[in-house]
Parts: sequence; structure tokens; C-alpha cells
Amino acid sequence: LSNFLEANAAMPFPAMEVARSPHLPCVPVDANATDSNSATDVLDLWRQQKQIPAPFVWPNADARPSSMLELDVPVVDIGAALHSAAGMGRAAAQVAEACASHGFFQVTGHGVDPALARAALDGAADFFRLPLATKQGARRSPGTVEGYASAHADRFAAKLPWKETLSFSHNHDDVGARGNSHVVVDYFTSALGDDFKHLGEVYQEYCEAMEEASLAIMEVLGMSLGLGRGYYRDYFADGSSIMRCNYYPRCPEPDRTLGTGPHCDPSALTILLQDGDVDGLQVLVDGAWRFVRPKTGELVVNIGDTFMALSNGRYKSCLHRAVVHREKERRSLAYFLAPREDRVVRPPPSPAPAPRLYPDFTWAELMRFTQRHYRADARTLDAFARWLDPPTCSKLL
Ligand SMILES: C=C1C[C@]23C[C@H]1CC[C@H]2[C@]1(C)CCC[C@@](C)(C(=O)O)[C@H]1[C@@H]3C(=O)O
Ligand SMILES: O=C(O)CCC(=O)C(=O)O
Ligand SMILES: [Fe+2]
Repeated sequence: LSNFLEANAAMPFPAMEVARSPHLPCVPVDANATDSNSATDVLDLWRQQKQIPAPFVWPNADARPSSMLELDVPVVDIGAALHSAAGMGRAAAQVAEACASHGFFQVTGHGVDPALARAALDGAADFFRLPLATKQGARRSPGTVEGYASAHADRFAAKLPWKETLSFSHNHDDVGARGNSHVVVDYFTSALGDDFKHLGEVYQEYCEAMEEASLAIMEVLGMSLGLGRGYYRDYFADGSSIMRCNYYPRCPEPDRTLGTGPHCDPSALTILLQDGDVDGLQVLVDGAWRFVRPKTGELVVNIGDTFMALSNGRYKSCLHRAVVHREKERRSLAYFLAPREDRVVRPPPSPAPAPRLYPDFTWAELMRFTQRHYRADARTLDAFARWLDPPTCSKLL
């Protein structure tokens, strides 16, 4: 199979270019195939765009066809929340209801310049069109999240996501990053060269806009939990956030694979910008996968595992996935807000002695767990808690 994947890298099919991976099993593409399924047959199938390689096929339980249902998420006006008590009251009530159930809402009034959002999406489109060898120049190192990855074929042997990704850190200090931080520009020039300085500047500015939007959202979340505007804003001011660009190529068998499999985000908060009008994001609510469709000028926000632990389970980090399409490629930009790596994740001392659902941990520990020991899925935080401290957690879970 690794020969096939390498041969595929030169294929005209505008699929993702899955880099050769020593980890992929050299098994017949179709596990039930007779051994007549030679590489030539598979190439022919692929060339006719009729069959995807077996490692990309997801079990029906994960990839089961989506309903055409849509999740009714509130649209929260963050600008109004920051500038009036009435706006804050309304926003806090909206996020409280959404986060106590499915954890998703849309935001407007976030202050992100539409031209900057467009430049970040176009930058992602340009990057993923580059030759595989150029992208591989920034390939992810084992155990880290930063870098280029194709289908995570270097990490997983099955249930490969139908996507290419580019991820980089945005550690933001608490002195107001606007204009004096260049951590993202430095990543692009060091990983890809000086020709990518402009792209790095676009994402530097985009990450700073995401940081400001996420801290504004944290003010609303703090108010919604009765902790005041500054509680979470201060907690995340010097965060270790991650920017991820997702590219989902067209797929010949969209119902047998997934762009991103069912998971809960391990981070605290995700701000997702979807490109254009191509649906993909789905949330599992009441047993059905429901679309959260892109709406121009709006950002999709969801609670992650780290915030669920910070709220001691009051706000929910929920299962979501991204489906792909036969005729349309799709891109999305996900900004994952996370605390400074050594900051302890612990709920505030509540007036009522509520039982703790999760042990104390740091983002560094959870990141290391997801990158080296576990594949984020529906029960990441429970598996992490057991991995972290089995004796204590047997009582917690
Ligand atoms: C801490 C992280 C791990 C992932 C990127 C960030 C937040 C989301 C995580 C992820 C997207 C959840 C689904 C599985 C995953 C492997 C992926 O599809 O990319 C996860 C990311 C990762 O481990 O690289
Ligand atoms: O691309 C999408 O719509 C969702 C991606 C996602 O959930 C993630 O990257 O964590
Ligand atoms: Fe996610």
C-alpha cells in the first residue's frame, strides 16, 4: 500500500497527496480482496475515482450518512456584549443555554476584518495547492502538533481522515500581542523559507484577531457562569493556542470516509471559520449528525474538553466531525484556544462542594497525551484522566 500511496502522490486526481508512510500496513487495499487486487488494479480503480484505499474507509458507525438536519445554534453578538450591560446579559444567557447542551454557538460582532478572514482562507488554498515536496518541507515532527500532515498517515494505520492539515502554535503573552509578536511569521519563515514571510504575516494577524475574539468570548463565558468578565479572560491571556488549517479534497466515495472523524476538541475553545458555502461540520445531537452551516461573517465557536473540565462539566465539549464531498473541496480554519502550558486546569472553588469530575491537569499534559498516546475521540478527557492518575480517577469516573 505504501508503494501505491507514493505512486498516488503523482496522480492527476486532485485528491490529497498522501505522503508515503512506513507505518501504513502493506495489506491489500480491500481487506476482503482476493490477492488478485494488484497495485495496478488499485491504481485503475483510483484512476477511475471509484474506490478509495482501505485505510481511508471508516466503520459505518462513524461514517454513517448524515441527516440533512441543521443544528439550531444561537447567534451571539459579542460586540454588543462588550459594549452594553443589556448586550452582555443577552449573550451570557445565549451561551449558557448552548454550552450546557451541545456546546456550539455562532458569533457576530467579533471584530475580525472580513478581508483578513478572506486572506487567511485564500492563503490556505494557495498553500495546499503547493507541490507535495514543498509541503513536506514543513512536515509535522512525531509527537508534536506543529507542521504539515497528510491524512495523519504517519500517525494512524486505519480510519485515516480525508484531509491535509497545517498547524502552528500561537503562544500569546498577556501584554497585548497586537503588533509586537512575530511567533507565527517566524514559524513560516523557519519551516518553509523567506518566500513564505507574507503568508506568515497574514496568519500572524489572523491569529491575533482570533486571540482577541476568543478572549472577548471568554468574558461572556465568565459572566454566564457568574465569575465576572475578567475570570477566564485573565486565565487565557497568556495562552498556548494552536492554529489549524484544514483542507478537504473532493472524494470519490464521500459516504465511506470522513474529513475529520468524530471527536471532542481537547482544547478550551475553538473558533472555526468555514470557507464559502461548503457544508461539512456536523455535531451529534439527540442521536443525529446535524450540520452547523457556514454563514457569511459569522464564526462557529465550540467548547472543548479543557473548558468542560474548568467548568467541572457544567459546559459540554461535544462530539463533532467533518464530512467531505464528491464534487466540492472544502477548507476550514480552526483556532484552538488553550491555557499556558503549565497553568493548572481546575474549576473555581464553588460555593456548593460539588464533586470533582476531572483531576487537576495542565494543557502540556493533555497535549502530550493526544499527540503521543491517544487519538482524540468521544472520550478523550475520560481516557486522559485515567491515564494521568489511575488510582484517583477510578474514584472520579
Ligand atoms: C490538541 C489538538 C489535537 C487535534 C488538534 C488540536 C485540537 C483538535 C484535535 C483533533 C483535530 C481532534 C480530531 C483528531 C485529530 C487527530 C485530527 O483529526 O487532526 C486531532 C488533532 C491532532 O491530534 O493533531
Ligand atoms: O473542518 C471542520 O468543519 C471541523 C474541523 C474540526 O472539528 C477540528 O479540526 O477540530
Ligand atoms: Fe474539532
